[in-house]
Amino acid sequence: MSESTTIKLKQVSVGYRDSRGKERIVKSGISLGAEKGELVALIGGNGIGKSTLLRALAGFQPPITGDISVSGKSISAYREKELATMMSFVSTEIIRVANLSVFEMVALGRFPHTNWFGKLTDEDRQIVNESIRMVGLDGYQTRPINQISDGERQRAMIARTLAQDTDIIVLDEPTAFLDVPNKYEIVSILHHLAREKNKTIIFSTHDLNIAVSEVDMIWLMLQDDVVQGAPEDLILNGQFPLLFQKSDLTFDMEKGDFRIKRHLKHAVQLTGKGAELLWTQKALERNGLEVTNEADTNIEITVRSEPPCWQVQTADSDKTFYSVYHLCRYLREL
Ligand SMILES: Nc1ncnc2c1ncn2[C@@H]1O[C@H](COP(=O)(O)OP(=O)(O)OP(=O)(O)O)[C@@H](O)[C@H]1O
Repeated sequence: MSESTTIKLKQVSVGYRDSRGKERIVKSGISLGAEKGELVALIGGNGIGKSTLLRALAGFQPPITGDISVSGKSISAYREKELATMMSFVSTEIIRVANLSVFEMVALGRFPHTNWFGKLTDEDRQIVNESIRMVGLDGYQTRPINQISDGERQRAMIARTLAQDTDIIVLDEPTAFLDVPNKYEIVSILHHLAREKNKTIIFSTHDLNIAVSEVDMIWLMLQDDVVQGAPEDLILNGQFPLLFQKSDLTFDMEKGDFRIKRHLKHAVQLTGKGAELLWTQKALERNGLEVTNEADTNIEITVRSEPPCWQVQTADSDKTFYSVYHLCRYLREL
């Protein structure tokens, strides 16, 4: 980690204290960093400590040991309002304050910059409207926050952090509860903000495919370790697949996707090209068939296009199917 590292965590442990002050450490030995202009995804299984770490990072709960610093200064040394001009936080809790409009909710982000009475200047109003526009909510200014969709509310929450105008934005599961296009849209907004506005953005997520394709760095929380790197580094060095170690999932290094471990019954030889070949292979594997290039299989499948059809040759039959569905039904009977 270079000297310019915006955020630095050094041998941090995070956790909770019970009512008698007894510590319960959730995760320890966390040493991570992030630079300006980077989009970082925090990834790890349920209950591993992502929200706990993000709350510590945002200054809401002190780390139990170790140090978290922002721009070279420990966050414990910042005054609350000073930290709020540097770092904003979006939690998973859905804010549905009745009677608060989108404009008023986004305007709350201006609080570290306003005077004692919190009165907005013309410039503040301009920043709030610009933030709303940037997340694609122009025209929603007067809509009550409890009468818009989860995806729109998530955008409004991001607009609030934009209005807060901090160099660092921390978000806890901003893509939870959203449909797939909205998940991509939100991450693409974050990506754009990191690049164009030179912000450091850290968000936790369970959307692994999106994270792998969109972020500069992954902070990976494993059972026994916390590591960081470009998604591709963590995939190539075998750390990313450790996420699925104790599950029925496996990570396909070649295709970069996840699949359920299956007991494969037969080997088949498959020939064809393009998208038809790729999707036929996925269907065959789902049905317990291992696709191989070995010539000594008893089943040969040829994918043809125009019209798409699938020819299946075995020792005693030669059949053609016109959909993957009918092909699979036949193969399951073999
Ligand atoms: N306020 C709290 N007091 C005590 N323990 C807590 C508190 N909040 C969370 N925990 C515990 O800390 C551990 C980590 O929880 P955390 O919410 O940080 O996990 P997470 O990685 O964000 O999980 P998920 O992916 O399920 O949201 C869990 O065992 C949880 O039960």
